[in-house]
Amino acid sequence: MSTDLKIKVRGLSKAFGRKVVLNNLDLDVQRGQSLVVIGGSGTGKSVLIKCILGLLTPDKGSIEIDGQEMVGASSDQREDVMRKFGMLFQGSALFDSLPVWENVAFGLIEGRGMKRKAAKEIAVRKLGAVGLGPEVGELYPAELSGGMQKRVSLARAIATEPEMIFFDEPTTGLDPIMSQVINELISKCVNDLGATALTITHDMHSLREIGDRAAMIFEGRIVWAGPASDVDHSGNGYVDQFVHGRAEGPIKMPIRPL
Ligand SMILES: Nc1ncnc2c1ncn2[C@@H]1O[C@H](COP(=O)(O)OP(=O)(O)OP(=O)(O)O)[C@@H](O)[C@H]1O
Repeated sequence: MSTDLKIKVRGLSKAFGRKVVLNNLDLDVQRGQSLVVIGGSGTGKSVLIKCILGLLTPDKGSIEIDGQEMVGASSDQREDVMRKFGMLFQGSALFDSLPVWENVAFGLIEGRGMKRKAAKEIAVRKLGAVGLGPEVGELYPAELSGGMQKRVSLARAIATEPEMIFFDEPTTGLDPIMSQVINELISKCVNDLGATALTITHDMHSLREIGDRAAMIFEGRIVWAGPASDVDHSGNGYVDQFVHGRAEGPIKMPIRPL
């Protein structure tokens, strides 16, 4: 039985034309844990998350969420599962035409059919939880800094109090202080909600701050998985090279001489 597993991925493969991105990938996400997936640019981290979210259809393999097979599931079954999810997209992905509070309340109004007034109250509370006052709720996304947009996106991700939250490069493009604010907020939100979290990042500091477990993806597979606290002494050549940012090692960059 896999009841302690929130997500169980087996033999997942995905290619675009002749380009193989995921190659027989296995991944476990334990219920209530925060798993951070690291890996170089273009190694398939976003494709993995998109397959789990059902935004991309894998060529092969199985994705179980709460023991339920998602590959080939009906759209009704999929929608039921999606309701359990919150998502912080890379680049925040806020709706420019909606004020901030409505961005945060979107899943409550559109997904849950909540009345606007009640949804706004929750949105303002969630904005408060990420350190933004009610006046920010009346602004439009274009009026916010990048760090504020990330916080709004985080408030939106937690607004429906999801069982599972996905974070796609939550600190990319932020200064070190704002990155730390976001990392702390992610840990707090995940802990307060008792949620399961799956984060993809290049940010080693973020990994150490928010991860219970870590997994490294390379050439379409998970090449190492273990406690996040082990990444600095994993004994794995790929992880070691990545963590220390070395140009030399088993990961070769396809760069030609000048
Ligand atoms: N819809 C698509 N059509 C064709 N190729 C795609 C598509 N989506 C992703 N790819 C390719 O799959 C590979 C993996 O992309 P992905 O976005 O998952 O990388 P990543 O690990 O998230 O990278 P980064 O850290 O740079 O965001 C890339 O080579 C990309 O060009």
